Amino acid sequence: MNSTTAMTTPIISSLTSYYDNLAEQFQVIQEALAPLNLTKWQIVRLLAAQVWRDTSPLLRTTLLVVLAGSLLLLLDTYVIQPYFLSLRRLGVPELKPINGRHPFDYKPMLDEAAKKYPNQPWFFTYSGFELVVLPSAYVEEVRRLGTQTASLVDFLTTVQFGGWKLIGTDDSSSTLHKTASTDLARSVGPLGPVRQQVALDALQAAVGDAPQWKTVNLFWTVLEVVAATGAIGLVGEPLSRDPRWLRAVRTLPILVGIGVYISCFMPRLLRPLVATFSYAPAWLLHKYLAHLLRPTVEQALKDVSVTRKDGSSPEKTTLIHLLLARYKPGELDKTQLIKDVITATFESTPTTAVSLYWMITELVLRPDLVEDLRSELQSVLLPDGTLPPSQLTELAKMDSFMRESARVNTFHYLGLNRILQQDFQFSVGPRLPKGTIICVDQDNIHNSASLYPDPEEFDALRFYQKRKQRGHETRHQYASNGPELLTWGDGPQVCPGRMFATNTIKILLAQLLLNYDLQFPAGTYKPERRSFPNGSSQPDMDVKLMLRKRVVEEK
Ligand code: HEM
Repeated sequence: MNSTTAMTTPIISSLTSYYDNLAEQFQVIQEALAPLNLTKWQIVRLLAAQVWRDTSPLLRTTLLVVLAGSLLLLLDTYVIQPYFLSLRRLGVPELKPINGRHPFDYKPMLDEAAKKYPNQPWFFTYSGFELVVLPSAYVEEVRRLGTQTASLVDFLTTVQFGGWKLIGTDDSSSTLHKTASTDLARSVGPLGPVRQQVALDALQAAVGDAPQWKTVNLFWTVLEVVAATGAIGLVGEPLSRDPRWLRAVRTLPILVGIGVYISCFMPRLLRPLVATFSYAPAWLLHKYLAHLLRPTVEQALKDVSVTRKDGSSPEKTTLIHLLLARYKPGELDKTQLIKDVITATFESTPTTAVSLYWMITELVLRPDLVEDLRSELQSVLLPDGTLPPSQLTELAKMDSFMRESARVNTFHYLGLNRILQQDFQFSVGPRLPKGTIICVDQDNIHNSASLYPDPEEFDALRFYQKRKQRGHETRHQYASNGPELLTWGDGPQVCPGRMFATNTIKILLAQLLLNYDLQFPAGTYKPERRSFPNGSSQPDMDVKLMLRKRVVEEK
């Protein structure tokens, strides 16, 4: 007898004996009351009344609450939601994830919608929320919308974080956005040499010496090196080398992911209650990160108050210092600063790691490309073997490969997620009420044959060739945003960290290619793309990668 059978047998036998007992009582009552000529239904009611009288008040209250709650849930699911709240009442058509496919794999549903409703918004239900999807052709209309009309942060708070204001900027958001997209982007050049060293150290720590092939877990290794290489630019030393900080940074997205998973299976009415518990570990970790960050922030506040004799301040380029220099008078608040730094850290770590994860899986399959990228790297290295302290735009082939990887391994199937802050009329479909969740079919943009000839083909130098056209020299870069590739979102709420992320990935790819040979264990192929409940890319966390330290012969 296996352990499951051993566990279920006592449960089944106790249920059977309970049923036998009840049936026996029912029969006794039936016989006793036979002269009264009662119907079966009347006997059941008598029996129920007897059971009710014998039940303790606490159990009675519990039963009533459970019964009322279940009725309310049924009413909400089958009457209130579909007939009074659903977008169906506005005539927006609904699609369901395709049968037989994983419920979070929205690709087949998006392909069906592209044929069925190419010029009409439609909706699908995810986690009790209805998401209106605008077809790819309407991307221009969505990307233009500002935060006052359609908010990304409201979407993240409501849909992604179960109502917790964990992550995400609020009214003072513009400071983090401005700082990350300008000052932090500019800092990547001067920070380059130290970030290269940190990246190399992080790889060494994660992989070890590896004179022979060494097998590591691809996802966790990538997450580890991305967290370390990002931290030096976001919080600076010594915190960026503190194992407690790095561990907490790596764990936060995992805990948020658990919160998303648990709450997405709950009915709409229960979600706020369940979210209170399911996101609680992430909230606690957020508090812990704030606790670890506080001394660094306090030190930075002291640093900025130091003025040298010549009137200048000490040169500091971490995000903390850059934010301090940007806050408007009266805006500087330690809590806000801590929140902004954790937001940037959270937004940057899993996104950068997952993007790099896919790039590595593409590289491992293409030894010729690896050699091509190595030659390009050799051509820009300084005499001491380091990369130049620049934005690394010199690495045009690598940049093209990164953009193609982002196109093919799309991070999100659905882009430009927003919640309408006021009633809004697009050029198609009905007027949508305030509070409607909207997004764009991003997958069919990334796979559009008119934008990308042979879209199913991985053409690493696709964008490198495009940039050779006159007038296109500075376009089609990995960090470029625009409606033809929504890796970074677009419009006024576009990702402000794209230059920083691009630089992090280039540094890490360079260190990997220059210092290691890469291969998959025998029999491993490119991992399948899996999806989070919101349709964003969830890497296969079991995939292994083999690395071996390269021995480069001196010429
Ligand atoms: C490869 C890495 C990254 C990817 C793929 C990525 C992608 C995105 C996307 C798609 C959005 C939504 C934009 C929209 O809907 O228009 C976004 C928002 C954002 N990203 Fe990134 N991002 C990356 C790295 C970073 C980094 C390194 C930072 C910070 C240094 C950052 C900070 C933010 C912030 C602050 C927001 C706005 C959301 C909020 O305020 O909470 N991201 N990102």
